[in-house]
Amino acid sequence: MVLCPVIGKLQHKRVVLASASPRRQEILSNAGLRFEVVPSRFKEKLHKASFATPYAYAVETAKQKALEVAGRMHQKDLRAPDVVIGADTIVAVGAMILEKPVDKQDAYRMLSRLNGKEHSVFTGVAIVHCCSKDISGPGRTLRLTLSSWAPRAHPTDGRLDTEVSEFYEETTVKFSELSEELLWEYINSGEPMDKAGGYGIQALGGMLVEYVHGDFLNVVGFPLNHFCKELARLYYPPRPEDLRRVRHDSIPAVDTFENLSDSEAGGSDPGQSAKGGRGGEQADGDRSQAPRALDAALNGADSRPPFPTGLLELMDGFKASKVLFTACKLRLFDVLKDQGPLQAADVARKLSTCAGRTEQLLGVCAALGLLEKTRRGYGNTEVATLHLVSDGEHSLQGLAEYNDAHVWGVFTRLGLAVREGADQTRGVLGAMEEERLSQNRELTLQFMRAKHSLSKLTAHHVATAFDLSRFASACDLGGCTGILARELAQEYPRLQVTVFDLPEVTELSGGFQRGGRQTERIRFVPVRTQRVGHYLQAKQSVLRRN
Ligand SMILES: Cc1cn([C@@H]2O[C@H](COP(=O)(O)OP(=O)(O)OP(=O)(O)O)[C@@H](O)[C@H]2O)c(=O)[nH]c1=O
Repeated sequence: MVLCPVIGKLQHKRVVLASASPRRQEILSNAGLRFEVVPSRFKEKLHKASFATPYAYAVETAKQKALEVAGRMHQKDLRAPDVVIGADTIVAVGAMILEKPVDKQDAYRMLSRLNGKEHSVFTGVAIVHCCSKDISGPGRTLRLTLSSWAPRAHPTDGRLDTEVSEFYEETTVKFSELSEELLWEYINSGEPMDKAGGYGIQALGGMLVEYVHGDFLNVVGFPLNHFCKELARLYYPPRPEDLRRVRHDSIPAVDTFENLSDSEAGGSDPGQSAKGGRGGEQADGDRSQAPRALDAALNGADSRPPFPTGLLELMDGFKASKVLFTACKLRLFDVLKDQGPLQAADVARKLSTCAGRTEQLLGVCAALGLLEKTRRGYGNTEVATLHLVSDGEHSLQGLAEYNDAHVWGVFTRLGLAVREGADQTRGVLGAMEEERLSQNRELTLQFMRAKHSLSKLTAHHVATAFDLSRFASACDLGGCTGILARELAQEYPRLQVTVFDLPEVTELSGGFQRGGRQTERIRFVPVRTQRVGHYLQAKQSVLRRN
């Protein structure tokens, strides 16, 4: 393979593409890769909210797809393929992730969200090397630079070892302003249904797109260029001198893959590179003819540091939190739920706020994925409808209010806490707060609502994280409204659960109960104390007595 020796590195390996996507198959076979197709059975239902970024979700899904196929093939033949490739493409509007639409209405919702705006397309890719005698034979060392290691099992004793390299690529796509008529015509063509975000840029969907920044094939479903760079990184680790020589302006286009030397002319064993850097003496001779900067850059050795996206998000994270808290406090999401979509001026009128500033707030909420902007105005996104509307079943409004009113203040005193060692959390959870809670019923309720809304999301996961079925009793210290207790009682039919908390909390906990048979096995025990330390001691002694 002249154009791309890195693809040639896979030539003598059994490569499996763990994907049913015809686009991925076409992209990879056009690139000269020979592979089998074994679609993954991994259900794309990872909990999106538990990922810090949309691309982390795509990468994990890609990895699970590939590992599922590797595991299944290993079980079936007792021999996994050498390499399994998994990929997952998602469309992200702010923090919201769009996958394939489930029906035409869903496609319409997605396309309306993308209409007239920029969005990101992320494809996560996982390259899984399955450990077999082919790779780790005598005298050969596996020399892969792998970004993660997922120990599985060993082939000789019926287990399977896998090494996973994973990455993602982002492309920005902007849609034109599209009429309803055009959207429906496009939906009725049937094209959106098997495509992330509800469109296919490579076909009719190309007409919706105003511009693309980044790798086009990444949008179609597979970032071929990044994949080749990743293979180069795995099979030709850069030498230190290459790293030093690389220049900022030397990032090559994809056709410079031919500058990579390949002493084996299509050889496939990464172990070969163990001797004499990337292919030994002869290869080095060839390489001296080739521009090393290009070679090194191709291997990801650009001397510029990687863009610190995560760090910048941390720098500005507090602003995003405050925007969210402010919108919740103003009941913006409630207004939009009942009366949206609304133009900015109408929102300002309904909230009695400054029109200009409200428009800015709405814009930032849209950028954060909390609102969506269409020609008809601003409306709640799914995540806002689910979690930010105050009367919703899964509302986190209480948590937002409490964090804004109390926790925010404590964190502004973090520097003081570190310098002086004083316990700044006292103001929220400690003795002072305890006193205030006992004096102020509304404050207690606010605290309980915050804990309740969060626990509703987490309790089931906590209750099922371990198998507690051998226990007859459990207690939740500071169990507040008893959400975890309820979940435990529901999960384990013979479990008796005791919830300890402050008297003013247990007194109000009744207002949060929903009834049901499991309630009979839950008991609330008030514990009076003035200080958190004493409180915990009291709870421990109650525990010991029980
Ligand atoms: C934005 C866009 C996406 N797609 C296709 O959308 C599917 C994403 O879904 P996935 O879950 O990543 O893959 P899949 O098709 O379900 O296959 P699998 O890998 O088996 O999960 C893939 O097909 C992609 O090509 C296009 O064809 N064109 C585009 O412009």
